[in-house]
Amino acid sequence: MKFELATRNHAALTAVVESLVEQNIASRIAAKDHTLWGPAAESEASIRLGWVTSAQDSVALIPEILELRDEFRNQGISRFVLCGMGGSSLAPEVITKTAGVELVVLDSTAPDQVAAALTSLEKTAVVVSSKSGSTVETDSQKRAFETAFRANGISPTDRIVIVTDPGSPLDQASREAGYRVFNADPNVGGRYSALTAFGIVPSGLAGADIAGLLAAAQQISSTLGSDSLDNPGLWLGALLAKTPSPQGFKDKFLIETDQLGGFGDWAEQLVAESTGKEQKGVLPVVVTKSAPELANIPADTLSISFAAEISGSEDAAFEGSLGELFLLWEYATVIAGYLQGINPFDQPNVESAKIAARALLDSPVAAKAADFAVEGVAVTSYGFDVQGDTLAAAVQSLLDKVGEQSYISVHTYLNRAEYPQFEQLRDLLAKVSGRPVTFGWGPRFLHSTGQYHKGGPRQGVFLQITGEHGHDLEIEGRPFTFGTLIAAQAAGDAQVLLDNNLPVLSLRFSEPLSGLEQLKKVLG
Ligand SMILES: O=P(O)(O)OC[C@H]1O[C@](O)(CO)[C@@H](O)[C@@H]1O
Repeated sequence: MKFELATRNHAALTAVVESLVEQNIASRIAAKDHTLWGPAAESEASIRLGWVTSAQDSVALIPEILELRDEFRNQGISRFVLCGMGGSSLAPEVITKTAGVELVVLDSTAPDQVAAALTSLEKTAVVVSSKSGSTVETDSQKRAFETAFRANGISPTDRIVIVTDPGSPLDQASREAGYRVFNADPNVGGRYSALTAFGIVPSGLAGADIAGLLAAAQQISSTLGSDSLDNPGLWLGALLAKTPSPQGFKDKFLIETDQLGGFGDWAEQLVAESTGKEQKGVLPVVVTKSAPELANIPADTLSISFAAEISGSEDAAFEGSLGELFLLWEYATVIAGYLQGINPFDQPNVESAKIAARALLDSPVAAKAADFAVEGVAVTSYGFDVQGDTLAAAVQSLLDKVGEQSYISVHTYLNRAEYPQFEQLRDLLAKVSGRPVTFGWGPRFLHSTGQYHKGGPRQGVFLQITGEHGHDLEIEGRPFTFGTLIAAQAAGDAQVLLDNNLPVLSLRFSEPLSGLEQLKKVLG
């Protein structure tokens, strides 16, 4: 692994890293010392440090995964779908993208996206991954595949593979129903599970070199566990938590990941969900080389890239193989948590959005009515008033809420495979506002930056986009459809953000692409 730090930060951070070395922080993590994050975090930490040795522990799973992969291949199965959210899907996505093998990742409740995954069933096998075994999105996706397989004369137990913790509700029910089940290490939290069964079962079935991935992580593990100034985990942890800024420390960072597709989204969940709580935390902002923020980095923001060369604008650059980078960021995140006095293993605010969505499913009338509708766009403001009755007025009223330390977050509840153009909004808003902008697909981001938005510093300004879906899809055994579920998730999240005194502008497009064009015109 190579890493470089821009000299202007070096002096400020050396003292922090020296003190981490003196306190033996890296070796204490390597020894799974659960007392490191203070008494309040002890009981959670005592069952959450398994990831330190996942690269070694998971090797035992490889023969069974490869045997199943060959079994599927012999049956002519060549298409693999992964159903799962957050830590259960982001790592397999980056592993398979990096390896250049195909895996359809279904981490959405958008009816069109679910329907698109339910195709080519004769050659499809599905991995359903959920640590808790009770996540509503994953349960709904599993039901959709069961219904579709049955309708096509295929037994779901032949084609669906379950990954879950031992003893979870999903584990018990799946074993009783006759599904193949891989148990993950229960001592590893979802977002730290890249090198456990959650990362390697779907990736291995899809054809990625999982043995090589684990071997690379094993190779760097002694470096990351060493109390040494050469340990990149200490530097990255210190950078995330302690880089000075005029306001105190830099609490946002630009993670520039042109080279490793999907890695930024994985690291985003790890850092945002681990550190964004008690109104503290570090906000990851995933960008590409052309991002406006990189040309003019705001004072409260640092920049990290994976390129080996430092261009002058970055504070740091880290380069390594994917296995190495997974473990590096896991070490760095818990070190950042230690430096900021945060328990990096819980996610206390994620539950609030789930409860609000549930309440809306039980009583749909509770959702807030639109302020006004104009040219196919229904406008709803939460926590501020729109001065006027046009889309331009609505956007301007939201931008008026952006202050010197704000960030903007765009949450788009649409089929991400069908509408990738919506991601252009990130750069456009960054240009217009001069502030860092994050982009998330709903409901996927609820299991990632969602924790930070509600639990971190109250600096967010939110643009929520929803829309009409081509057609709706029933969920067998549930009183709601995918369409009602995704609408409830969006409305529930807006309500929880409002409850935290954060402004949200929600735009519902009756026709997504023409809505996007109107919005781009306004921002232009
Ligand atoms: O694997 P599960 O239990 O379905 O959870 C999925 C995701 O939801 C969260 O628990 C909370 O958002 C994440 O930490 C996790 O990765």
